Amino acid sequence: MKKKLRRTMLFCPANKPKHLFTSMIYEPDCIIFDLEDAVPFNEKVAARDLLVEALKAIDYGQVEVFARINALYTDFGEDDVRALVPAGLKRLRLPMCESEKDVKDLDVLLTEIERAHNIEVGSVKVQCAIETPKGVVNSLAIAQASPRVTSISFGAEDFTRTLGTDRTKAGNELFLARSTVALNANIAGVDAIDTVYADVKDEEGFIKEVESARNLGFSGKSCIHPSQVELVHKIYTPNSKDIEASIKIIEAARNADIEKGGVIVVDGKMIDIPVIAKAERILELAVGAGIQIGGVSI
Ligand SMILES: CC(=O)SCCNC(=O)CCNC(=O)[C@H](O)C(C)(C)COP(=O)(O)OP(=O)(O)OC[C@H]1O[C@@H](n2cnc3c(N)ncnc32)[C@H](O)[C@@H]1OP(=O)(O)O
Ligand SMILES: O=C([O-])CC(=O)C(=O)O
Ligand SMILES: [Mg+2]
Repeated sequence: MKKKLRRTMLFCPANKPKHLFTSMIYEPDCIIFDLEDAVPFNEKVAARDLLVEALKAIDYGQVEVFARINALYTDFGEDDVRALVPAGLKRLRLPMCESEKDVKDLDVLLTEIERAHNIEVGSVKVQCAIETPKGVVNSLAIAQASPRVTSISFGAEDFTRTLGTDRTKAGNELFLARSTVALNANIAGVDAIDTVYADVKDEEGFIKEVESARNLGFSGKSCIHPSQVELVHKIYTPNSKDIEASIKIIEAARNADIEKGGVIVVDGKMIDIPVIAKAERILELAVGAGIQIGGVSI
C-alpha cells in the first residue's frame, strides 16, 4: 500500500486570508494553519472564524490539512476545537503538550464533539507538540496516550525559551531532546516531525539541519516558508542511485531465499535481514513520493 508521507508541514498563519487560498500551490505534504503563536492576540477569534470558512469552502486536494490550535489551558484552545471539528478538520496539532493528561483532556473534548456532530468517534487525529523539557521527558507517555496520536513534533523555539538557553545553528542544546522525541515516536509507532528553522535565507544551514534530523529518526520537518518545502522533499525522497541499489538488494535476497535469514554478498557488501528491510523502506519512501518502481513488488 502507498504510504502517506508527512515530509513537510508548511505553517501558515490563519489570520492571513491569502495563505488560506494559496498555500497548497507549494505542494507540501501537509499544511498547518496556525491559530497559536503566529496570530496576534486580538486576531485569534477572527482567524479561527476565517479558518472555519476556509475549511468548509476550499478543496486542498492531496495536501493534508492540520490546524495548530491554542493550548487548552488558554482562553482560546477549547473554542478552537469546538469550531474546527464540526467544520471538517481531521488533524490537530496540540501545542505545548507536556503530559499524558494533556492528551487525555483533548481526547475527551474531541469525543464529546464527534458524538454531538455525528462524526465517527476517534476519526480526528492529533499531533502532539513537544516543546518543553517536561514534554520531552514525558514524550513516550504522550505518544502512547491515545490512538488519536499519530505523530509527535519537536518545537525548538519554545524548548530553548523554557530551558533558558539560546538556539544555536550547531544545535548541541537540542541534541538530547531531539533524539528523545525521535526515539519515543519510534517506540510508540508514530511519526516524528522536526522543528522549524527560522533563518529562511540560510539554505545551507537548513539542509544540514534537515539531514541531521532525518538521521536521528525524524520522518518530516515543520516549515515556515514555501522555499523550504522542496529542499525537504529532496532530502526525504530517495534518489535513483539508492532506488537501483535497493532493487538489486531485494532481488538478490529473493533469489537467494534469505529474506528470513542468511547472508549473501552484493557488490562487495554483506546483505542480511536489516539491510533488506532498509532497502524495502527506501522503495516504500520512493513509491510514497510518487516514483514508479518497475519489477519489484513491495
Ligand atoms: C516558533 C513557531 O511557532 S513557528 C510557526 C508559526 N509561524 C508561522 O506560521 C510563520 C509562517 N511564515 C510566514 O508567515 C512568512 O513566511 C514570513 C512572515 C516568515 C515571511 O513572509 P514574507 O516576507 O511574505 O515572505 P516572502 O516575501 O519571501 O514570500 C514569498 C511568497 O511566499 C508566500 N508565503 C510566504 N510564507 C508562506 C507560508 N508560510 N505559507 C504560504 N505562503 C507563504 C508569500 O505570500 C509570497 O507569495 P507571493 O510570491 O504570491 O507574494
Ligand atoms: O513546532 C515548531 O517547530 C515551532 C514551535 O512552536 C516552536 O519551535 O516552539
Ligand atoms: Mg512553540
